[in-house]
Amino acid sequence: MSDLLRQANLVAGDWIGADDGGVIDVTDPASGEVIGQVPASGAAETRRAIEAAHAAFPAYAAKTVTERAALLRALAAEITEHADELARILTREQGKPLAEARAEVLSSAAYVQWFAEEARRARGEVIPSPWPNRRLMTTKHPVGVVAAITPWNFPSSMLARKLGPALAAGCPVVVKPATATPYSGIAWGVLAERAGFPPGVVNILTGSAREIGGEIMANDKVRKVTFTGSTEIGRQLLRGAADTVKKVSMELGGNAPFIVFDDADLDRAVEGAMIAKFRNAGQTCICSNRVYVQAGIYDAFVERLAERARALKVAPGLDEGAEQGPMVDAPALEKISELVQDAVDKGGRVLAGGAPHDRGGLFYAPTVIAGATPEMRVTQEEIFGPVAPVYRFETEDEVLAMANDTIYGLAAYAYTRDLGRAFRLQDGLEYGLIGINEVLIVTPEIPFGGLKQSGTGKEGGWQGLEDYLETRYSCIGGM
Ligand SMILES: NC(=O)c1ccc[n+]([C@@H]2O[C@H](COP(=O)([O-])OP(=O)(O)OC[C@H]3O[C@@H](n4cnc5c(N)ncnc54)[C@H](O)[C@@H]3O)[C@@H](O)[C@H]2O)c1
Ligand SMILES: O=C[C@H](O)CS(=O)(=O)O
Repeated sequence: MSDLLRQANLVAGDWIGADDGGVIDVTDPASGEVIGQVPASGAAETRRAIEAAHAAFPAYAAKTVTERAALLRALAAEITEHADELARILTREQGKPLAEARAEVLSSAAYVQWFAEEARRARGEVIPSPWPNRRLMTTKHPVGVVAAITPWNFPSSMLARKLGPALAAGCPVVVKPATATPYSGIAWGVLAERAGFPPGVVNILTGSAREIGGEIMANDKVRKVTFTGSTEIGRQLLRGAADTVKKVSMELGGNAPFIVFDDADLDRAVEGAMIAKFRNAGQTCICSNRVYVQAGIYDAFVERLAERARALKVAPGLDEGAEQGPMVDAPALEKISELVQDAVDKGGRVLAGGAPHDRGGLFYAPTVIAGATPEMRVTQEEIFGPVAPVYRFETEDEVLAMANDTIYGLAAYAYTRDLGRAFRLQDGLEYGLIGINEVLIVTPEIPFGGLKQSGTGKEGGWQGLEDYLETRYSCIGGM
């Protein structure tokens, strides 16, 4: 077994089990096999982790930006050096194809490298004084102990987008990875130690989300919570943060429209739809959830999309050439089946898939449904699975109104060769991330984050570091 596959939590520089010895099974969603156990830690272990982070904060914050940047570069190097091992761990616990897992791990290293560089750009300012003999200035300071709670669908890169800026800013971190995919986060603890981060700066806890989360939200020593997950849980944490006025970053659910106009490059649009829909078996926050196709190109598009969906290789992620893995667990598979049945009951026509895959287990067949309508559950609910409902539209105004008719505002995509329309969509689509003729649009250089009920805060870009810093103003007189 890989040394990175630890069955322990990292608290104050020690690898520990749960105080009561409790453990949680971790299963491989492709086979249902138990691949290991992790501690079922709770409030007491969480309190110790927060105390350790709090104790480590002054010395870590006192490190120079070049010292912190060097530690982050060392961590990025460790991740890159162990990319294959980390990818296999990720695929075993989450199920995605190995190629996608490796891409996620390398993206994680890129985010850490980005924030190693950003660490040296946290600048205050001198403000021109309206009064004589006074100097007005701002300075930047780390917010303090950060709690990071991450989802199961990208267990490595979602952590990178939190650990990177937090450690760059000078903040120690208490991490709670998703219960279904704990090993990627634990492996980060091993690599952070090897990179040289002092004890207590990086703490990794697994166990009851409610117990660990409860301590995190109630403990005043935690000054910021950065959460990636569902909008429902995000709402709960936002309410909890109010009691101790914590800073928050919320990366929440999505419901991305994917719009194809008559003038689009059809090949490019079909290719983009395949990636935007079926990456990670549709289990990404920025997956296209609703596919809107203009009437003139509708029949050609749905046929081409269905043909491509039927051809996808559905297999365990470690299999050579696997293109779509399993759903993460049985409830997820159940929900997908319910959403498809609802669409069919409301008049949808299944052109590809439409049922669990012949492989059985947690595999669902890549699905394309024509004749989708606003009354279907898939229109307002985050599908989070390999199902593409395709809606027909006539005009630009009509599709813009439909595209924006959701509580979410994370990602949106459109295919058109009309430049004026592209600018109108850039202004008209109420989404934090917009791809025009492109779907692979995420990189460390950009501010990733949603509008409306898809969250608050940005991860990546120069904005990413700001969320972990506080600005203090000083006025110096008597000169
Ligand atoms: N916006 C983004 O960047 C982004 C990225 C990835 C996933 N997501 C969203 O995440 C969701 C899928 O991930 P998920 O199923 O892990 O989401 P989830 O909300 O069920 O869980 C997310 C994390 O929160 C923890 N959690 C659950 N209840 C908690 C509580 N009461 N207190 C503290 N922690 C708690 C879970 O254990 C997990 O670690 C989807 O909605 C997806 O859109 C968003
Ligand atoms: O699930 C959400 C992730 O943010 C997808 S991506 O890594 O940004 O493409």
